[in-house]
Amino acid sequence: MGIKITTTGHYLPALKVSNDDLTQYMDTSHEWINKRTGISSRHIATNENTSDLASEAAKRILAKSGISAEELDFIIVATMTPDALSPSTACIVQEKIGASKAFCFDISAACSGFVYALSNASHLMKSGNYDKGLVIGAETMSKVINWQDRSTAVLFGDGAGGVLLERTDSPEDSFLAEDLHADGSRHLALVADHKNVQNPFTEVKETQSYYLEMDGRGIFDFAIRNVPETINRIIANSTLSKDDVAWVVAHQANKRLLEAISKKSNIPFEKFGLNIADTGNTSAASIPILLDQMIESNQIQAGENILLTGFGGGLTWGSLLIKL
Ligand SMILES: O=C(O)C1CCN(c2ccc(-c3cc(CO)ccc3Cl)cn2)CC1
Repeated sequence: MGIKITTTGHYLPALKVSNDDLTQYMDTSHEWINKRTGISSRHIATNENTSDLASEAAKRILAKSGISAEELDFIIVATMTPDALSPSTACIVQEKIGASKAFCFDISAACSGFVYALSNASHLMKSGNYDKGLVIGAETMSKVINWQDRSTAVLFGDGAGGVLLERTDSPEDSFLAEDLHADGSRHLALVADHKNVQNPFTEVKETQSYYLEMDGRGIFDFAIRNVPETINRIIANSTLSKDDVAWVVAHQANKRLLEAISKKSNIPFEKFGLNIADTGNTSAASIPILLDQMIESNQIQAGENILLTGFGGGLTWGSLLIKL
């Protein structure tokens, strides 16, 4: 009885904001943004929160799969921009889609969140206790960005994507290998919505910055070093060779970075899925959005070996080798 990724889906908010649109709000240019990042536009939520984006992606996955929400055993949402500290965004999604049987929780691993969540879901399924589960990556990065800070405001976008896991009668399994890591010693490299303890018993502290703060150079250099390592390690720990990997579906943080990772990992750039031009960096949502777009456009074919790799705040990074 194999655990298969049977269905994918994604959702992007209707509003598309181009680089030129941003020049109305900050001192930047399409040329600077596009040359340095590969981004041309991004989708920005105006009247939807993370749970709304996640629910729309979930509804699209269920509609494609033909299974009903009531059949779901669990819902996991990977996000660094939850609607609230409590309840989890996954619980709000449960209510919005009517998955009354599902247990629900969020995973916080920034841009590695979807890979962390999908790994955890595969082990839940391998326990034998569950037959159907949704894993969603969803972000409203636009609510944690400082729109006065052009160094970060131009990089991020909003969106959601996900997959349905099902136990099938075939012995074939979608999960071939995994490789997950974190380096908490560098947790300050990317911080969003940090909250100090403040109560009648604490001395008054200066007001905290709510906005996303990022050591861009530091994260960029970390990714160039650590992502090729996880790609090489996961392939070495599998029965596959690099030639057996049909596609690399990597976190869409920066096009120049992906070109550098392609060179260092000796995997042709043609094998790297790429949609950052139209989405920007959607953190935990980037991998499932791209995965669904590549399947829907028939770039990815059934039976191919796909390498998913995420990296970002925490610092966290990790890869999964899957067969669809
Ligand atoms: O001046 C330039 O060229 C700038 C230099 C800084 N840049 C960066 C820096 C870091 C990231 C990034 C972010 C995350 C969080 O999801 C994860 C992984 C990465 Cl590598 C993306 N862009 C943009 C171009």
